Formats: sequence, C-alpha cells, structure tokens
Amino acid sequence: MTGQNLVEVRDLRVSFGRRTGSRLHRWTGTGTAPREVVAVDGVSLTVAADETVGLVGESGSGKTTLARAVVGLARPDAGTVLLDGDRVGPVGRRTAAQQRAVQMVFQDPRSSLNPRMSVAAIIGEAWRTHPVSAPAGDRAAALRQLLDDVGLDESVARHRAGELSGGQCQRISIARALAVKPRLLVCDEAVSALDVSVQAQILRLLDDLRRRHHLAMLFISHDLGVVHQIADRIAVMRRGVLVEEGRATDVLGSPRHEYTRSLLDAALELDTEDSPPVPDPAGGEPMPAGGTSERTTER
Ligand SMILES: Nc1ncnc2c1ncn2[C@@H]1O[C@H](COP(=O)(O)OP(=O)(O)OP(=O)(O)O)[C@@H](O)[C@H]1O
Repeated sequence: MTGQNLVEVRDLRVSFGRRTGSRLHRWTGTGTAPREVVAVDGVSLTVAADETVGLVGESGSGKTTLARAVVGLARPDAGTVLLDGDRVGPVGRRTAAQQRAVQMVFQDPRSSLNPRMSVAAIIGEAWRTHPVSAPAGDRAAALRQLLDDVGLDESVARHRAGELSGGQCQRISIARALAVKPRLLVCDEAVSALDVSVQAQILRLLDDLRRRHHLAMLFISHDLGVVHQIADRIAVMRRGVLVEEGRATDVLGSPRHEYTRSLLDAALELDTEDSPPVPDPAGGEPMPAGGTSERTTER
C-alpha cells in the first residue's frame, strides 16, 4: 500500500460454479452452473482517498463482481482486498468500521429500497445498523441536512420509497450511503437505469458530494461517456482481466489497448440524438453520454 491508497485490490480472483455448497458462489441463473466462470482473474487496482476511479468494460467483463468483492459481498478465491492497508474479508468478517467505510449504490434504485418504508425509516435503519454514525443530537435536523445534501426537500422524509421517482429513489440510496459516513462509495451502474437528463443530475450530485465529503469513489459503468464525466482515473476490464488503467484523459485521449479503442469507437458511433455531447479530452469529436445505457423514464 502506498500510504494514500484507501483501497487496494491485489491479484484478485473470483469465480462462480467452482465451490459447490458455497452460498457466496451459488449459481443464480436457471438450472445448475454449467462450468466454472472466472469473473475476476488476477485484478490489481487501487483507489486513493479523494479519488474517483471509473471501471469500464462491456457486459460480463467482471465489473460488478470486482465491486462486490471490494464491498465484501463476493468472496475471492485468491488475492486480497486491503482497506487502509489492512486485509479485509467478506462482510461477515469485517469490523463495523470497515463495513461502514465502503458503501454501495446499486443500478436499480427502486429495487434497492423497500418500497413500503418511508424515507425517514430508511435513513433511520442505516443509523441503527451503524450507530456510531447516528447523529448525537437532533435526528430530524440531521435527516433534513442529509436530504438537502442530495438535493431533496425535507417533505420527502414522510414519503414511502415506492411513491418516489427513479431519480428521487437514487438520491435516497445515495443519502442512505452517506448517512453512515463512508469513505468509499462504490457506484455500480448507478445512473444506467435513469432517464438521460436525470443521469446528468445524479452524476453532478455524486461529483459534488465526493468533493464536499472527501469521498473516494469506484464508479462502474459500461458507458464511457458517463465515466468520462466523473472519473479521475479509468480502469478497463475485459473478460475478468484489467487490460488498461491510467488517468482518464490519457485512457480516453490516447488509449493503449485495442479493446479500449474499440469501446471508444463504439461510443463515438452511437446515435447522439438524445444524449448531451461530452467534450472529447483529446480535443476531437464530442463523445456521447448515456448512449449505451438502458433507459427508463423516471416513473
Ligand atoms: N452469481 C453468479 N453466478 C454465476 N456466474 C456469475 C454470477 N455473477 C456473475 N457471473 C458471471 O461472471 C461474469 C462477470 O459478471 P459481472 O456481472 O461481474 O460482469 P459485469 O461486467 O458487471 O457485467 P454487467 O455490466 O452485465 O453487470 C459473467 O460471465 C457472469 O455471467
């Protein structure tokens, strides 16, 4: 560990369908796992405090599995995840402080929140799970502040999650993560399920929050246009392997790996009709944002 690295992943390997009986490696498709799938194959990656690392790659390249291992939701076959230089295991083996330090924001904000719970109850539950982060004094004021931080009116606190729009739900997911005062936010396709205009708002919010709260971020997306807007560094994954990694401007401006070039070409070829253009860091044609994302309307 280099001192300022908050998270360091070393030679991580995660596979599925190998260890039968392991709940963490249970096949989640239909029928039985046909064969071993090596989702993450010897990946090393660091995220420094205050840094946003974008993790890109096509569907199935292993991004989510790597993220889940960082959060502690997937158990590696080999390799290590270090947090502040200390080796950390899966969730059950992490200290409360280690669990609190790494929070995840998922792709589908609606399914990651209980639709019957009020926003106040959702945040209250986060504080109950991690009491050390719960406000010592006025909880209502702390809740108002949290909602204000994510750009929501205090009246939202009374609403059930099921009554909110997709964009509002994602703001609540972010507020729930922030409530426990994490140091790393792992965002897994956190804007992919949102309408393009809402995507831009949530991206701005995340960028603003990470600066104000001095957060590090691992931002996962298959959409280079989106990652370009937020990442300081970009890591490119293909078939479980990290093929390229570097400063965002370098990776996007002069990609070294053929696969990165093909991702860039695909992004530039997309129909940009409803996507706000993103300036090309190399000074060339603008890159579309949100072009390859699934899109749903907010409600
Ligand atoms: N629970 C699981 N059981 C078996 N195989 C899995 C499981 N989760 C992921 N995989 C496999 O691991 C590989 C990597 O999947 P992963 O979801 O990590 O990729 P990804 O890059 O995040 O893709 P996507 O963007 O589509 O989510 C894929 O081949 C996938 O089918």
